[in-house]
Amino acid sequence: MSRSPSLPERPHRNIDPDLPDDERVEALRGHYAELVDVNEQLENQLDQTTERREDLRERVDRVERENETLKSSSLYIASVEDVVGDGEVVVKQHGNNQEVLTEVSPRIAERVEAGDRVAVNDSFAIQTILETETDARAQAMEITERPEVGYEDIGGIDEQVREVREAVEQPLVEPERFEEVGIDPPSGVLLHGPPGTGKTMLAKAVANQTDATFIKMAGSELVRKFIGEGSRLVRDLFELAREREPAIIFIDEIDAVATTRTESKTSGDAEVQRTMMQLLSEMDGFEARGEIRIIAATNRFDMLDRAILRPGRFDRLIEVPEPNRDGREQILEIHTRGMNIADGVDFADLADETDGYSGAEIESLATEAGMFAIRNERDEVHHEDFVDAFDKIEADDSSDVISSAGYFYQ
Ligand SMILES: Nc1ncnc2c1ncn2[C@@H]1O[C@H](COP(=O)(O)OP(=O)(O)OP(=O)(O)O)[C@@H](O)[C@H]1O
Repeated sequence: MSRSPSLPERPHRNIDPDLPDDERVEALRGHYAELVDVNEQLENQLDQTTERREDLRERVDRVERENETLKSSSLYIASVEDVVGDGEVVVKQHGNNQEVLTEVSPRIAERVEAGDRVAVNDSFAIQTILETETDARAQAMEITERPEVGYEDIGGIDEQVREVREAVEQPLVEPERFEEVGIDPPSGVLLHGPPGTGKTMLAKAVANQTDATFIKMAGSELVRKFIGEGSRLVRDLFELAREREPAIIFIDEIDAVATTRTESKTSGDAEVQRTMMQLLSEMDGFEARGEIRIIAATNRFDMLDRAILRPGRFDRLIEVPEPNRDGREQILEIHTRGMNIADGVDFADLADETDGYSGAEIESLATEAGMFAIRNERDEVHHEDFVDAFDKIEADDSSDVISSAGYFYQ
């Protein structure tokens, strides 16, 4: 980087006050001329600096634009097969195994080694070197040895709890009963319903009940940024479950990988298809009576590709609806179990008022009521705190149309 030009020396001249007038005037003129000269130099320097600042600003803009493009466009995952030299490498794209000889930008050329996982753009230029695979796997999956949720923590969906226990818990705990009768238990269970109704809780509660490892992966993670990564993650997911048997695989937002096929043939769609095919083939090759159960969840049931609902795949559908009045009362009781609730709190009345609320929304109502009690410097939560909490939630909701319960669910 070039340095800023150094400042011109400040003219400095002592003028003897005893000099005759005409000599003093001459000396002062000379000094003035020097000052004008320095002023000119300073003005030049100011111009140069302004120009340089403009240059730098343009560079910053350019880098920011590049950065944005990098962030917004999908990149493909590839492995570096060979570093040929002269800034050239051979990469093999994941997914289709296409091998390409490509250039590496000087910015990262020195760091690229054979075996690296890299992200390449449409023209196969390496954009970045990726972290090791285990990190990507750890980022995409949530693993809990034994989740802390129990069936007693779930309110208002007793029938769904019963069905899940029958379809997921029983085959794990009493596989011999299925053998005796001579049937295979359901392959996969699909929970569908509006957001925040307890689908994830249900899956966790079964894992807790059966002492199984709970492995959660969000469908959106499978189709995120790096093309070629989704099917590999699906393979990893099942491999991990095999290592940790007994295990419950929970795929949230399954719609992200299993939406109805569209006509468009973009690389992104093809990638989602590949990921879904991988998921189906893992499920097809699965031992139905084994120690691994698969649960998926969606709140976009209408969009699902029916291929995933065929026998041997997600063949047990369980709808988890919004809680009814009694359900809401039960959920209120569950979420206030640990709270210091005053005698006058009328849960039945609150259940009447909260028509259309999901379990998650009832949980926030209880928390918000607790906040009102604290604000009023009480350690007991009164009925009026719940009413204030309800008014606040309603007011917040009316200013936020998208957040209205079940907006995406048809
Ligand atoms: N039926 C319920 N009983 C008790 N609490 C509930 C119930 N449903 C939801 N909750 C509360 O809401 C939170 C979120 O619920 P959960 O994650 O299970 O919903 P979900 O149906 O999986 O939602 P999403 O579709 O948005 O993933 C839970 O941690 C719990 O506190």
